[in-house]
Amino acid sequence: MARNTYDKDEELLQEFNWSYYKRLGVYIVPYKKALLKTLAVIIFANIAGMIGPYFTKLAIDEAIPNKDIKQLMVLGIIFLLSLIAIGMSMRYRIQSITEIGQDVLKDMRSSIFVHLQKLPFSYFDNRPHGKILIRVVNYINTLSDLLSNGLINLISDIFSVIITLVVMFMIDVKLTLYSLILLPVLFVLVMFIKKLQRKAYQELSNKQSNMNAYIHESISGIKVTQSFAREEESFENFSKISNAYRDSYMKAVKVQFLLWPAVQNISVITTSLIYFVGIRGLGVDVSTGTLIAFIGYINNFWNPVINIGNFYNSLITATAYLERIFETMDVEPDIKDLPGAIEMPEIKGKVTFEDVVFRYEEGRNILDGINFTVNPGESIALVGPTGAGKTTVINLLSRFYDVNEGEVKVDDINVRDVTLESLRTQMGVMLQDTFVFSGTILENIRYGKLDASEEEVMEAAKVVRAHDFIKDLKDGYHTVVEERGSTLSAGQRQLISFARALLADPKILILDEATSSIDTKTEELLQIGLQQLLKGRTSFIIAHRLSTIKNSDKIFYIDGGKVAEAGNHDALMAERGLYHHLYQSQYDLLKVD
Ligand SMILES: Nc1ncnc2c1ncn2[C@@H]1O[C@H](COP(=O)(O)OP(=O)(O)OP(=O)(O)O)[C@@H](O)[C@H]1O
Repeated sequence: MARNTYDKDEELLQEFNWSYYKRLGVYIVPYKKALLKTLAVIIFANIAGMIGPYFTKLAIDEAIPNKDIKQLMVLGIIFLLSLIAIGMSMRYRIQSITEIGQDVLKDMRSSIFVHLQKLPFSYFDNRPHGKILIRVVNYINTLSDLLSNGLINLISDIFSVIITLVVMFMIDVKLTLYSLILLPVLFVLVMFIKKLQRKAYQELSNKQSNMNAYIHESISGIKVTQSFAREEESFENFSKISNAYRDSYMKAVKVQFLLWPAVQNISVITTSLIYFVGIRGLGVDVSTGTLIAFIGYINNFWNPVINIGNFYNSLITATAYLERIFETMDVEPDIKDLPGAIEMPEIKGKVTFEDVVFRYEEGRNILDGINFTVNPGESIALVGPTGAGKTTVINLLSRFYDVNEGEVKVDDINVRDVTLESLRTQMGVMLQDTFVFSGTILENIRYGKLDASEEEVMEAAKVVRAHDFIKDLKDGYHTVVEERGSTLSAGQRQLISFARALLADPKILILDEATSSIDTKTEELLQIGLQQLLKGRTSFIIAHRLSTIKNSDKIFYIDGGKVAEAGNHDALMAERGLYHHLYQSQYDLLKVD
């Protein structure tokens, strides 16, 4: 799939089809009981709504000419009671519909969130995260109107139209037919507007998504923006995107509001027509009371028709968002358990790469025949020039991507033959930029083993030498840290991740060592922590510190998509090959040891 950026509209990968609404229906089904109850109340209110015009007719045609005060009083009281009943039903209806709508949205949001958590890295690699975010939050929210008001109102309006039509036909067939004369005009208009509107809202959703992506990216990169004093350029970009959003919004609204006045006009013209027909008596012979009642029913008829028109509007609008939501839900996690995948037995720690070939994109192999075997408990340092594929090797090991050719085996079992969960729970992956979640330090360490007691957390922190700095913090283990851990130093974040990994007790440990330079004291601390963590585990470390490299059992020098050199530090130095050269040029300069 083509990669997307904040200034590029996303292409829709699948054409719209009506089955989207069927799928939306699946989310509504669990609430059908509440929906039916509400519907019953609505039908009751609709029937009560029929009383008004009919009683007006009785009053004008019978009670008033006969001067029957008693009948007039009875009519008045029943009419009043019907109004109270309608008011109470309305209140119930609004509350229950809102509740059902919000529940459906909550379920959809959960579905898309759960699905996102299963998607492969490649999905997140290929688009700005802001564009993913907007689907879970904003796009789902736009359905709120459709679900809360639209759906139930639609059912109630359809009932309303049918009941009104039946009553109208019962009163006078010809007059009813006159009332419907302009309905085909409305139909043609709706079809015409639909096309324009759908396109306009697709564009709007794209511009919204672009803006969200840019804001998200700007906040993530704020430190770079400020340190290069690029605030103005940033704002200019934002203005462009924001203007595009505004323009597309105006376009969409203009199209959307074509329908409403059209229906209003048709309704007014119809009313005039009925007056005209009634007064002129064009083939109809009705009393004044009937005529006035009829005008009341015409309102009863056209109001729901206007509402149905509006519903149709929001349906078309929602379509533009629904297709995006379902598109995301339809992305198949390409890294998933194969049929018949077995549970990975307890890992001992042997790792084998056999003729592994891997590419992120067609035509460019990143790994091109990697072979190695690592024995249980060995520590491996992966080194090599930037972009050589070190991270790629460790991504394949925990099956974040699948190999294109060859095999990756753990304890002689192909990683594709076991369930992802059983494989990954036995592996610890620590990325270069240690992610710290917002919450306390305790919670962050506990992420490695959710049921760990406070004592266990402290024990792990002590082993990896994180305890000393944590206990000196204001609230110790209960100190609250922000997302990404911006209030902690790089070394402290790394120590927390060591404690987290130790608690998880993985048999194979994968570590992308932080590149940021740290002082010698922290360096020493990290080394002690790391050595504790590595005990009894197979480990792969993308090593940036000479101390780590020297302490490892074997060094793999990755270059040209292959393991170009393998051996320990002394052996590789004696070879005076690529590693020796890298050591001379880089590590001498850094003087980290
Ligand atoms: N998600 C991706 N999609 C496409 N290409 C990628 C992706 N990730 C990495 N690459 C490419 O794959 C190659 C290997 O990247 P990798 O991150 O494995 O290198 P590395 O050896 O870990 O580099 P460094 O030492 O700089 O971290 C690079 O050329 C990179 O451009």
